[in-house]
Amino acid sequence: MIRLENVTKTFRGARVLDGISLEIGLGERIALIGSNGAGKTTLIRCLLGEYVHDGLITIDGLDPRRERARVLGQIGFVPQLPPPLRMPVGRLIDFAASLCGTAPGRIEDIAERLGLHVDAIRSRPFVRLSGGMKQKLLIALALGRDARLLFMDEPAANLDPEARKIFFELLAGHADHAAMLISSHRLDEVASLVNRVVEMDMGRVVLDDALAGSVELGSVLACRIVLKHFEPAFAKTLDGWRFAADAERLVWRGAVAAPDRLRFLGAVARYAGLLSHFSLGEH
Ligand SMILES: Nc1ncnc2c1ncn2[C@@H]1O[C@H](COP(=O)(O)OP(=O)(O)OP(=O)(O)O)[C@@H](O)[C@H]1O
Repeated sequence: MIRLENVTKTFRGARVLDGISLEIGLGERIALIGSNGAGKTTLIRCLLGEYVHDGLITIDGLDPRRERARVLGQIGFVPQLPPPLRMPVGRLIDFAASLCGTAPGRIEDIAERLGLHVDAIRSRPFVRLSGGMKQKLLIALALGRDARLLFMDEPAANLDPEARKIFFELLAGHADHAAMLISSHRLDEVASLVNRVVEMDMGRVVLDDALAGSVELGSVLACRIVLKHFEPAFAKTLDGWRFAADAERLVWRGAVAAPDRLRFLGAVARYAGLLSHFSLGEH
């Protein structure tokens, strides 16, 4: 579906992509990881047809530079940095919907599911939304259409756990009939979302591996935690994950989206000394 052969990109003599060859098929969910400046965003921008480069890129046999409109018609893209658009939210949704042949209502439904109430912000310029609101709207614009390819640059970074859970469910709805490329600095942020990891360093692919034991995107794990004593900071963390406690605030129960489990375990690990019981598993 996506094919890169020996793709090289230089900016003013500096080689930013250095002979990248990759094949990506339908149903693949790839974590594109690597440190700052490794070339992840540049690679995605090449796939979007934004840069001239050496080597070959085809998406379903099409060259993204020469047949840009057709290629972009298949791609849902969530950028790392929200564009500084002054357009009011309502007009932006209508505009994006008409460009990619979808119904504005479909985009709005997804935004609502993520907890963004479009009616309340319809006339507000996009640029005036909070970071999390922008992220939710950009995700709704990318997922509210029939995209066969989803490119996402740190897509869930600004979302609260509840919105992340919905986001994973939405991705699950696209998993079988799309290929996804999810870029991140940290593998633990995206590990449970993907079934393949591609790591870049200084413009090269240094690791390309299938991930065993990848979880169902839409599944949810039940968690029960018993504390030795009450600790306000930990209670605040668990409140943030929408956990409920008993009257003494010692026994906590909640649900964790399976793709979020590493992130959750990371948050809990800081308080490991407080735990007298911890269980996390399928309902
Ligand atoms: N338009 C540009 N002009 C000049 N240099 C650029 C341009 N875009 C990116 N670069 C350079 O290319 C290198 C790779 O940048 P890129 O944004 O692709 O990395 P990245 O892996 O996405 O990093 P990050 O995780 O920090 O977003 C960096 O050294 C960057 O300075």
